[in-house]
Amino acid sequence: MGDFITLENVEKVFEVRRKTGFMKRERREVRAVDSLSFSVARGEMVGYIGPNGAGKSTTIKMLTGILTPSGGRLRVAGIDPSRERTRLAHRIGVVFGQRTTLWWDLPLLDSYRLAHRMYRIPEARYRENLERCVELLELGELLDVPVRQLSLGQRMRGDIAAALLHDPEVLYLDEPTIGLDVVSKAKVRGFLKELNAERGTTVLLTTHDLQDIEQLCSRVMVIDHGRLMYDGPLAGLHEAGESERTLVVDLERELPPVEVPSARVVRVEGPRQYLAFPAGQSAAPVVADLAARYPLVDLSVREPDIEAVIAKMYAEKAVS
Ligand SMILES: Nc1ncnc2c1ncn2[C@@H]1O[C@H](COP(=O)(O)OP(=O)(O)OP(=O)(O)O)[C@@H](O)[C@H]1O
Repeated sequence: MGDFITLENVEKVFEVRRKTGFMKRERREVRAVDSLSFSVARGEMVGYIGPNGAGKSTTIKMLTGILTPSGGRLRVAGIDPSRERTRLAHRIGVVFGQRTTLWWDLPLLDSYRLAHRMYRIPEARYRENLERCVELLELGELLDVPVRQLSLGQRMRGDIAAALLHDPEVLYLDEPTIGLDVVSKAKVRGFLKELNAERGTTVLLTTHDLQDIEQLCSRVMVIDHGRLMYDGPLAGLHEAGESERTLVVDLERELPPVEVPSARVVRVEGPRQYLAFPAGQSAAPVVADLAARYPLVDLSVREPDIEAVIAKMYAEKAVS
């Protein structure tokens, strides 16, 4: 087995020029990735998260060979991506949620045929993989539809299939569920789970949706300002960030802030009140206490979003 992806003190520095006046330009360095070290074993499913501009895409681009690191050592399946990009391309799959690799004006199937030829996938293997993707991602009805006519969720499933036809050993996913409805999200997540369980595909997943990580990844890495801030299980991240979930309570009428143990009111909007409680704790006792003492109409629980967890974690680090 062993490590499949390794980074040792990897750096990426961009030089940006900014116009500061007539004929005047200022040169500035942006350290997008800073002394980054981690490794991922074959078959692992890892969440790679962080705020906007943290360096996630830059890392993924270096892992695919699109960008060359400014320093450090990086290997994927024993290959140096920027030196042997084409050889590596046969072993990796990439899906960018915000962009498509499919041919916009052609029916979906034509993009797959092109991938078949481009990657020189043996006929039997291509057919088998296509059949499997079509079945599990429910693409049957869509194969003859031009990509531009597909909905976002359909297009995303189409893109995932395209990335998998050549049997990659590792799949990089950048925001694979962005903008998808609940049903499409569930389909994509279910498929990825199965892919990992059945084929042992290594998955590196970038997302702003905590539920993607919760449902798919046993390990999460948090990056901020190009540096690794956390590497461990998701539950540990909640503890590190002391994140909170929010219980949204609709009462029968406007009341003063409710009082229950282990939760505190953070906002009141007419008959609606928002209660914060630790994310690691069950909502059940808070709900039971409320129901016993107050006239409830409706309840819902909101998960903390990753940005908030990280922001809190970061603020605490800065203070300590
Ligand atoms: N080609 C480039 N030239 C100059 N600066 C760049 C370039 N690409 C990225 N950067 C800068 O590097 C930093 C990291 O960007 P990156 O796109 O990796 O972040 P990210 O974590 O993927 O963010 P997001 O969640 O917004 O996609 C940012 O400050 C960005 O402005």
